[in-house]
Amino acid sequence: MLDSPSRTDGAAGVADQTATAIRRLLVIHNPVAGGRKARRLRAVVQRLEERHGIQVRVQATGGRGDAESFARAVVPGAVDAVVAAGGDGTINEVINGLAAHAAAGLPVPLGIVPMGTANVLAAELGVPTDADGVARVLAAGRLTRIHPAVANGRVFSMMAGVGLDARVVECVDTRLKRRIGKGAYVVETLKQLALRPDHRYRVRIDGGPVEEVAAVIAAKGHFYGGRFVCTPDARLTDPLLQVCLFPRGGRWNALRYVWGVTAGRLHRFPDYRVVPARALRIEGPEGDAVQGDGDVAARLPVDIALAGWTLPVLVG
Ligand SMILES: Nc1ncnc2c1ncn2[C@@H]1O[C@H](COP(=O)(O)OP(=O)(O)OP(=O)(O)O)[C@@H](O)[C@H]1O
Repeated sequence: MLDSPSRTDGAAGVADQTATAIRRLLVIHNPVAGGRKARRLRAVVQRLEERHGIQVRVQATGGRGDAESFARAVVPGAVDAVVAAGGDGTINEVINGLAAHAAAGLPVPLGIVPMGTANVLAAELGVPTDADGVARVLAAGRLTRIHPAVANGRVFSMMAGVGLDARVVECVDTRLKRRIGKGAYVVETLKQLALRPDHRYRVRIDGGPVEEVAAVIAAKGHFYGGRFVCTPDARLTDPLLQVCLFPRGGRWNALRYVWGVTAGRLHRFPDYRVVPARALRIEGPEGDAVQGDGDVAARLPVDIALAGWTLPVLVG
């Protein structure tokens, strides 16, 4: 199915590309993602069919879990790629569905039509957001292999986190998000800073000593929460996690860390560290949320490790 490798370097984490011929695509579309950008998807499909002669089938989701089931139900070889049209939540579901095929040694490539609020994975891969650009990337068939990771069996491609960011993801008002987009996360962060229970977490990285921290982010990609950078060395294509440790507790330190992330100053904090890892375990208040790619992916305690397979993704 995949042709021989040719190396090119593109956006962060995008190297070691191969190419495949694209003739048939299944598009899994979340019609409510990103405030209903259906017109963009129609434009992409029209270009794929008319300009590139590609056969496209669009399957719309009816609710949570559909994107994952649709992707899992695909017969490897029946389509050249499965395209996730939605936000990072929809893409994550599709990746979880495609995981079954990749783990069985029959990987089905992933394509992306970014239609969400933040589109972090698309930014990491350098996938454009305009219809012309998206169609061009999907039709070109250039693939890069990403190394996802798993949190208690749930796959994530970009990051998993415990602490303030997981609570924000868990509690964000989804109706407000539909109305004002990213601002809903700012509102929820302020709420959590005001209410915040000062939980502590115990982290063990690659079987090393246990460290006590206020928050953890285990990153596969270098972008975080949009275009912020907590782990400059993280690469989707590396079989490695970069784990950020935020040791100090209390509201003042939480605010300091939020400022550090948003102002790009984290690297200047003497108490903040990034540790390369293949696996980690986080313990803390049982049932505390673990966010993965911007949705609640697991509950504490959590074991996070690299997946034992790679996923080909259509990139620019
Ligand atoms: N037809 C549907 N109706 C309602 N919710 C749906 C439907 N299909 C999927 N969902 C759910 O919508 C949620 C949000 O989807 P997604 O993350 O793709 O979009 P978003 O929230 O707009 O973008 P982002 O993740 O970038 O913020 C997902 O948790 C998904 O399970």
